[in-house]
Amino acid sequence: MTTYDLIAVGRACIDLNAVEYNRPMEETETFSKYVGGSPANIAIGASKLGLSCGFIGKIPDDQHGRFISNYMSEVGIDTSQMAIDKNGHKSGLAFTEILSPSECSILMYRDDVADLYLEPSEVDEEYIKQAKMLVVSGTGLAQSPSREAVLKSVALARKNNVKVVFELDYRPYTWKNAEEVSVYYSIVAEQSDVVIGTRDEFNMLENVTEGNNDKTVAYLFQHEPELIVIKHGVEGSYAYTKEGETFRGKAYKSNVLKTFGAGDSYAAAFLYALSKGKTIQEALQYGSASAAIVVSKHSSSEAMPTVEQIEALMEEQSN
Ligand SMILES: Nc1ncnc2c1ncn2[C@@H]1O[C@H](COP(=O)(O)OP(=O)(O)OP(=O)(O)O)[C@@H](O)[C@H]1O
Ligand SMILES: O=C(O)C[C@@H](O)[C@H](O)C(=O)CO
Repeated sequence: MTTYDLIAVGRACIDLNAVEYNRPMEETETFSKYVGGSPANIAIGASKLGLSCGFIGKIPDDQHGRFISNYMSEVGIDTSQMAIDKNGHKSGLAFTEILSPSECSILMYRDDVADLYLEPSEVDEEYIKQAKMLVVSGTGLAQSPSREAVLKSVALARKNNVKVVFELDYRPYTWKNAEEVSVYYSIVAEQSDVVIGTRDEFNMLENVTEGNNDKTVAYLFQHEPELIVIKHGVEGSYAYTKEGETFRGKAYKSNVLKTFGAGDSYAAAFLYALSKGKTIQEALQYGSASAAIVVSKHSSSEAMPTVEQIEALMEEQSN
């Protein structure tokens, strides 16, 4: 019996977003606290859209850890499989700088973070069995023991016919070198049913500087993937199926406040639409509309839209 539409595995952390935006971080004195971390954002977005969601991760045994777990529970995510770190590891912190609507950066504090200490023994087959899809984020593969925990979750999902969705989520600071990224990304991408990433992230997977979508899909369709989504920022995104179809998702117009959060909100709504039996073309529109809403707001997680807000934007910009 499936209990969860989606279980995400990986990091749940803290975002500290500049309150005084359109200025350098050096001059920013106030930050607002939100739950962050790409897979947590995706689970939060999907839960707000009405999917039943669970999360596998590790949080610190402190105020930040409790804030993360409480917020995720409040939005309806099952947090029973969020292990509590007992060895003093802390939550990752992401300070965001909003210099202008198109120039944003993230200053990360991720040394020895709790999420990368998730142990394989903390990944439970009985839990994964209850999901329709497992969403794996690339950053969880950056270091052991989280790397082995993520690989175990993928193996258990495959064994139990749970669809594996790999969100490449490449964040340079946790990796040692490009070769290592490519090795682990390839292992997981080849075993996933759906792979989602930006063009640059697929370049990291393939260990090339200038890849192209045709080559990427030709390579991955020799393996498990049935659906590959390649995002190109404001230029939109493409979805490719193993049967040879290509779909294009156009970005929606938005009153952009900042760029980050786009990818996570896109993934949440894209996966929501697929779970509800929408077509791939419609799923691209849900993802793009959701991203257009989140880039117009201050946070990534708290700003995740409802189905009504997404559909209203799709309707408003339908021509
Ligand atoms: N400025 C924007 N205005 C409207 N839509 C946008 C904008 N930027 C991105 N999007 C939408 O979000 C989708 C994903 O964006 P992008 O390719 O930048 O992903 P990403 O790099 O994973 O995002 P993130 O910045 O969160 O890491 C795009 O395909 C597009 O539909
Ligand atoms: O993924 C992170 O660790 C940072 C995020 O929480 C942040 O909100 C973001 O960059 C989303 O894309």
